[in-house]
Amino acid sequence: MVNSWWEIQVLCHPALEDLVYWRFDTYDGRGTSSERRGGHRFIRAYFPQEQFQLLDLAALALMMKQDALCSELPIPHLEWQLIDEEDWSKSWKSYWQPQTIGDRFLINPAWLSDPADGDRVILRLDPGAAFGTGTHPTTQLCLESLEMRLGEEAADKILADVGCGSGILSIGALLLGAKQVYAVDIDPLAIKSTDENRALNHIASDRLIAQRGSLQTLSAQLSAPVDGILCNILAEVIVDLIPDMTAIAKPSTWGILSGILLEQAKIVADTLEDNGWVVATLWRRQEWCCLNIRRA
Ligand SMILES: C[S@@+](CC[C@H](N)C(=O)[O-])C[C@H]1O[C@@H](n2cnc3c(N)ncnc32)[C@H](O)[C@@H]1O
Repeated sequence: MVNSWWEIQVLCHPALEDLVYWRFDTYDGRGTSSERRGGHRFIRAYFPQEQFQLLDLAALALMMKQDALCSELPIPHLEWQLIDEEDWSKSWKSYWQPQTIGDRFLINPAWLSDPADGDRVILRLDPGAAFGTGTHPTTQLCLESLEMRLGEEAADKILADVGCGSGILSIGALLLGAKQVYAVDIDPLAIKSTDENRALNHIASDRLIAQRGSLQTLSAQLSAPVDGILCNILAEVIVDLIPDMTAIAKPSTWGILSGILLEQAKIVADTLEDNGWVVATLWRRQEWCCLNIRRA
């Protein structure tokens, strides 16, 4: 069966860019790109066809129009078209460029050769249809938190990555020296993508063990608690997962949680507190935040 994708193009005032991304973030997008066009920003976003009916697209255009009116900025120009799987992967692949994140990482699309810059850890990635290219603020915040967490004592650390998507966080942790990561995702395409990206980064299969499932799958699989838990999903999902996190934790276990909008941070922090965790730091980027947590 040929899968089809919506390619949505927005031409907008630069000051509207964050709002446009925010509107896209409320849907489960699979790749975005942005470039300068004269004095404007030209943004493309890709979504599986079943995600939108034509009516939803018209509603999205209306919301972006209202955002512009409320900000007293020119109304953005929106266009959309259906493209097939092959065109989708070609389209966004041609716009996705190598990207530095934090002090250590350089995310390099798998189809480009490795850059000469020798100082950074190169994380090669082909996310396929899975989430996690490093362009999203929540993924960036998690990778930056990992840099902080995995210092000199990384070598013996065993981690869990819940909602691994493309495997970007698991692979980032292993490239920083972690011993082993157990990754889970409810989406089988994410597990396929994580395995492929593991191989792309020459990581042995016994260091990154990815399987379909969620926290309960990990609780059943692990023979000992982990040193750290990575979880970049959505606040409402994280709140449900928190009670089960304790089952794979020990007193020294830390966590990096993101996918949380700033206004949702309190409910997540309250749920953590009720379950024996404390928020050590909260990092924010745009309207998103990342909670670095430890046991109370
Ligand atoms: C925002 S993506 C994060 C991908 C990657 N870890 C990153 O940081 O870029 C969230 C992922 O969580 C998965 N997911 C959603 N609900 C889940 C759950 N209850 N348990 C495990 N994975 C889940 C989704 O399929 C998706 O791949």
